[in-house]
Amino acid sequence: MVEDIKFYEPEDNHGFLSNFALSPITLSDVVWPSSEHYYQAQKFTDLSIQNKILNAKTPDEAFKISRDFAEQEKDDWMEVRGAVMRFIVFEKFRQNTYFTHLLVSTGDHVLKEHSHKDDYWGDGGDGSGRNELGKILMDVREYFAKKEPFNLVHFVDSAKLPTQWGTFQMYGFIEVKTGKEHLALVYGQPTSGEPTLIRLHSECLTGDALFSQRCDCGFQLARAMENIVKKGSGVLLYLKQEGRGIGLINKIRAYHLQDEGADTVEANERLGFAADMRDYAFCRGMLSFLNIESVSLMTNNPRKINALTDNGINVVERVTLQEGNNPFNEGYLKTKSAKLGHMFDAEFIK
Ligand SMILES: Nc1nc(O)c(N)c(N[C@@H]2O[C@H](COP(=O)(O)O)[C@@H](O)[C@H]2O)n1
Ligand SMILES: [Zn+2]
Repeated sequence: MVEDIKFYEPEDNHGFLSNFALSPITLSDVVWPSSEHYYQAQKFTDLSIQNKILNAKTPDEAFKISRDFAEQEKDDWMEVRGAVMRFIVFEKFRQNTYFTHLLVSTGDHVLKEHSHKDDYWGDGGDGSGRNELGKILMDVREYFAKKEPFNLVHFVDSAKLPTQWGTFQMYGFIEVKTGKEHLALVYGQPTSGEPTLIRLHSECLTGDALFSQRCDCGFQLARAMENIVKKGSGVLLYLKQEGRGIGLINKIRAYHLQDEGADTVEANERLGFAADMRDYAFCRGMLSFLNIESVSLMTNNPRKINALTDNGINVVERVTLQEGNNPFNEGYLKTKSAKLGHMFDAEFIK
């Protein structure tokens, strides 16, 4: 059974659902600090009261000022309050996309404002209330859940990841289309407005975890994480697309064919796959969650640059990542250059 999500205080779990959560909303050049500020102000036609509420330091204060002037409430307030609430809650999420990602990630859980003080907007504390705010939130969620980038991945949870280079914050996502689990490792605080140093790293169990020298993946992963820490901030997306998207077992089959003389592209094709089956469209959802719009991309792979650009991410710069060439991956790197277009210096693959 899917459990209800109950929210109330903005600082608690799922507190972003509360109207008391700070979430600036701009309407006709006026910035309302929270949906609560806007909602309370709409009770009055008197502009001086509206302004007092607009300038209240906190949503609690906005609420209190509105109570102080209760006698001057508009006559038709009870008839229009539903529409006012629906409008401002929609705007809150339209304008604060991090919150929209969180809202959509609540999936199909019932959302309940768990308030013992309110049995109209909330559930009355004992579940007998109408939960009108919860209903509006679920309608807004349904609307955004169908829209890009919110329909690409769902954020699940986040935790610290201490590594030999530094402590990253690890975010877990589920790709909506495939159900695959992807990670974002964030180091430091990427500065908004500046390109973020990023790497899209496709899973390679053999290279990343088992020290294989058949490829360059593990070496690139280590260097990318080191580069991010040295720079002070950046993001590594760890993508569950083992074997260029054919999976681990098929990659072993491809390696077997390579042991018998095929190159990496021929091996994939003999197994009935395209040379590269990866799709990066969902990365836009992860980057949008992290509020990243422009990037310095660590890669040698032109497909990754094109994939991000095609999905609306501004690739300001490519940072080469030529690592781990050795006698076991010489042929593999040459084929990546000749057949997959990887951009290597001649020196690196000679
Ligand atoms: N299908 C397949 N055949 C090989 O011979 C391989 N070495 C791999 N490795 C996979 O390639 C991805 C990394 O490639 P990029 O450097 O990002 O272009 C990763 O998914 C490896 O598992 N796959
Ligand atoms: Zn690899």
